[in-house]
Amino acid sequence: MTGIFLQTDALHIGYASRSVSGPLNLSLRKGELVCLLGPNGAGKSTLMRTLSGLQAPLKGSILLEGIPLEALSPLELARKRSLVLTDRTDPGNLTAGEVIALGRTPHTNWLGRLTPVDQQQIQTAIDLTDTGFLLSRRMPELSDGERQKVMLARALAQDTDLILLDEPTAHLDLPNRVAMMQLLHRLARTTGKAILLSTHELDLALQTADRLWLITRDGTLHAGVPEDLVLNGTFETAFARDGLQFDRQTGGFRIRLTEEGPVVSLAGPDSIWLRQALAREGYRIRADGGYLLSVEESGWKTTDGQLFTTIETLLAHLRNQLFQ
Ligand SMILES: Nc1ncnc2c1ncn2[C@@H]1O[C@H](COP(=O)(O)OP(=O)(O)OP(=O)(O)O)[C@@H](O)[C@H]1O
Repeated sequence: MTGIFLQTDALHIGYASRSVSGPLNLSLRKGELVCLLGPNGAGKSTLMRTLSGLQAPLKGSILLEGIPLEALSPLELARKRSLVLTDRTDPGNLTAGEVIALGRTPHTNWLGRLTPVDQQQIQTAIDLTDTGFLLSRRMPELSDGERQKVMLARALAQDTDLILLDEPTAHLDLPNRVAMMQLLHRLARTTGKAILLSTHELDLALQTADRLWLITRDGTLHAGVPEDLVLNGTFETAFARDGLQFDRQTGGFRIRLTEEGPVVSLAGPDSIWLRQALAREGYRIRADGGYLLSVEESGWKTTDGQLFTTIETLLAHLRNQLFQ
């Protein structure tokens, strides 16, 4: 990894009426994908807007390659950082192709003519985001997910060293969410861009981010490699709530449904799907004691020796046995 592209020094973010977070001493390196996470209202959008120059800091400074953000002209800024704001842009009635080409505006000459280099950049952005089939469609006619991909393509066509994206996966289906995160991760690695995105996709962020910036409800920002933030409990503390339990083994959250139902213990290999079904039905799963269920290769065996091959029939049997 090369040097630091973006740095903040004692940065305080927020509004005249309220401070949201600070002091923040953050750095974003070239070639690095950082995911900004935090519960609703923690300050993710406020931080994204402040780092992108759309909102003034309350205090402190932001440096891009050592230059204070406010010292850069709008054109200089547009050559250094691109911005993808998911729901807050109105691209008018332009076609997707025209919107993507607009990404080159900071680089074109005063006539606004696209050179072969501009054309090549645009084509690369289209190929990377798989938006070729949308080029002639008008923006208002696109689905939310399609529009989101076009806005990413525009940012890629802008070809800046820093890309900031506010919830870029918000409207995408699961395969497209995964594809977008993989693309951004690959881009950071192969082109040396510094990429910061805010997201509510905790599991995807855990798997793809080089580092996390995790804002907790009190405005504290924890930065680190995802696995360190999981292992030291920061991740869990930031998101755990009543009824929600973080599973450090799988990196996922599980809904905690009951503290009162009949106790069931499991013998044999662990089965996450059986646990989930039992928890939903209101059973408490313990290491031993209570009603014993054996997990076999061919199904699930109850204490009375019956074998069930579907969870549905097993649950029906348990209901009769344990909830009478
Ligand atoms: N224009 C504003 N004036 C005053 N306070 C604001 C303004 N916009 C947002 N806030 C407050 O700042 C805090 C941070 O808001 P922000 O939108 O940055 O959170 P977020 O982490 O992006 O939330 P979400 O996940 O819900 O999008 C919230 O308490 C919010 O109510």
